[in-house]
Amino acid sequence: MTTPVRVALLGAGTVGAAVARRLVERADLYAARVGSPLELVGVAVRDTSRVRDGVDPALLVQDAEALVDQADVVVEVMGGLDRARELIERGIRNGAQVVTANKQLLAHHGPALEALAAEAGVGLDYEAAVMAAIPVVAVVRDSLAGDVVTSISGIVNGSTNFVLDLVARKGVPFEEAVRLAGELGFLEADPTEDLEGLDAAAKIVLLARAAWGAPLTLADVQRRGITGLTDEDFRTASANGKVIKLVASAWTSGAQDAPRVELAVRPVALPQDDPLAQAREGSNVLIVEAESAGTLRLHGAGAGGDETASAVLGDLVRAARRVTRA
Ligand SMILES: NC(=O)C1=CN([C@@H]2O[C@H](COP(=O)(O)OP(=O)(O)OC[C@H]3O[C@@H](n4cnc5c(N)ncnc54)[C@H](OP(=O)(O)O)[C@@H]3O)[C@@H](O)[C@H]2O)C=CC1
Ligand SMILES: N[C@@H](CC=O)C(=O)O
Repeated sequence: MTTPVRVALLGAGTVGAAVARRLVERADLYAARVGSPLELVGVAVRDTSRVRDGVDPALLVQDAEALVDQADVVVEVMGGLDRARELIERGIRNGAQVVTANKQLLAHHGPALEALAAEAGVGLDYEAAVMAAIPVVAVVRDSLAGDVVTSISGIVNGSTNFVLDLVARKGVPFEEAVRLAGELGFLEADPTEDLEGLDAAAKIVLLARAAWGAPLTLADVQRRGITGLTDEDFRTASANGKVIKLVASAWTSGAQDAPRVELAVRPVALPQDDPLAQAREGSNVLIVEAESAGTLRLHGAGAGGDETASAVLGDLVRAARRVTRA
């Protein structure tokens, strides 16, 4: 076997702990797929004294800089903006490949980070940042690179879908449904990002950038979350045979050679048989319309530790292959 690929994991919460566990359980599988073993050299957290199920306590460190400096691949699943950005930039400047699930960081600083990565000749992969387990970034950016995407719409936030679904179908009180979404690891560290539509806004920005290459920011999104919904809204929707979903949309308008991209996140009352209304609990659905491909529909788990780890680990395997082939 060749030299191990050294992996630094930043974060051991819902997603990071799942990634760490799978790296142990599937060590042989990943070694075969990469052509070299993946060596988890450490896991940066804030509190090294806390036991994390399935994560070797000896790997937990607070000195994230020292950890990043040892890595061939940096996997950032800690969330937040400034600290995550510093550490990712450090990794890139060191020549490490970077994998991140951090959609807010990418929505705010993605173009600058991608430019830095391109300059350093390393990859910056982020499939897990948009719709967790569902491979949508690769589909929109790469698989459809020979087509013309005309619109994207979907349920792109798992926790709000879980809340809306439980309220509508099971009569669970709104606050109780939010609490349950937190217990399942669906909510962001700051749940208002989910409930006010900021998480969905970041995801639609990333998808629209991937589809149209346009310099879009969070400020371009017309955004409304679900906290303003009332019992009356749910009763009216139900009486009319509808279901309320938080829908994220991106579409083009204006001249074909210089299209303007419009972005929105808002609660919409959909007919029960609408494809977006089919998303249950923490699942997500994305509908992509493209000139030649027609209508594509992607459906699956939009949040959760193991589900998100699936996408992170896919990016990690790809990043590690780049290391071994360099
Ligand atoms: N949960 C999900 O379903 C999904 C999450 N994501 C994204 O993945 C990322 C992680 O999410 P999730 O696992 O849910 O978050 P958690 O809050 O569960 O975990 C965050 C982890 O990062 C560590 N951490 C946070 N800040 C620092 C810091 N300044 N220095 C060192 N360690 C730090 C925490 O340490 P400690 O444990 O000691 O507090 C914790 O281990 C976020 O960007 C999120 O948006 C993406 C898709 C789905
Ligand atoms: N908080 C997010 C987690 C996955 O991205 C969500 O609810 O979708």
